[in-house]
Amino acid sequence: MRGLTRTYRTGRRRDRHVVTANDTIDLDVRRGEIFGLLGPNGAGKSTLVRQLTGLLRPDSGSIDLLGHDLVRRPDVAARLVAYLGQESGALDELTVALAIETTARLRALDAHRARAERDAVLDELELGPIADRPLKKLSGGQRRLACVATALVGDRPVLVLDEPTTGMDPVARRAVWAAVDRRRADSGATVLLVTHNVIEAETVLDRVAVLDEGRVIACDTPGGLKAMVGDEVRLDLVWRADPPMDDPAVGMLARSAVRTGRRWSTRMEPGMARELLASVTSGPAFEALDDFTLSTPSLEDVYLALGGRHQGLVKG
Ligand SMILES: Nc1ncnc2c1ncn2[C@@H]1O[C@H](COP(=O)(O)OP(=O)(O)OP(=O)(O)O)[C@@H](O)[C@H]1O
Repeated sequence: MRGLTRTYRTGRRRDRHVVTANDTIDLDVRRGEIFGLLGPNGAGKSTLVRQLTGLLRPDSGSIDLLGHDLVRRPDVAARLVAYLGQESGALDELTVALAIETTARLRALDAHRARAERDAVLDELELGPIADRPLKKLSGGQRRLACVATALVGDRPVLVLDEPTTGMDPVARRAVWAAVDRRRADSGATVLLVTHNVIEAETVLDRVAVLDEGRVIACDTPGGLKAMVGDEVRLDLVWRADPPMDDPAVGMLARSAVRTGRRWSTRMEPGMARELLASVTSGPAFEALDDFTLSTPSLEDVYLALGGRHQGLVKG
């Protein structure tokens, strides 16, 4: 995509204002790669993927999808892209098995193949036990998994998945990532993934673009992005009780840490981190400490180091 710009107009008359959701975005996603879009709420990720699925028209710019001009022919996306949006909507009344089979039929599979693919994906995602239940009567995570299953049938060359694993337990998440990876390995599918889960993103993505306020602020492999943060490490302390602020190490950390509930997170150079951790764990502060970790930077640190507005990428 080149120069992709999309605005929304909201409000009426005097209150009317324009939100620039995507601002001259240039990105190349290679065939067969698992490409991630990462960014805080409202960064413009869903707006971007909805244009790539032909559901939303850009104000300006171009999109080339496997050689097709998607701005001129948005209908082409319906044949090439399997899109998993944030909501299940239209499928809610159907049972899991029927939702999958119907999607397969809509993707032009004959009845026999649609049933075979349905059974294979039910098995692959371990959905057998809930196959006969309507989507609307499932838990959030189960419903999401069923929707992923519908996205996977029909062998589409491009999968666009908007936060596919939201609400899922770890077993279901692993099954999803394994299934996505299999599509890429077996049929060379290209996968575009919107995610807030930085830990998952690091393990599954080939490359990732970080979006902030409608713009791409970085694009590289997860390793390449992390190298941008330099050799800083991250020190996380989780307190079970109020930490002793008169402890010099605690006082120093208190000034620089990002606090999330009982967790304090700080990035610093490795020698300093080791020293502070040794001091905190050998002094009186240790009694108040529940857990501590010293780790290499995550993609979340990358985002913060790049100057993103928000405190983190993970949804609250
Ligand atoms: N239909 C709409 N009408 C008006 N403004 C919109 C509309 N959809 C999105 N926006 C605005 O456009 C911006 C980008 O929204 P978008 O949904 O693309 O972000 P996102 O990165 O997908 O966010 P999230 O992580 O919360 O899903 C936000 O400021 C949002 O409020």
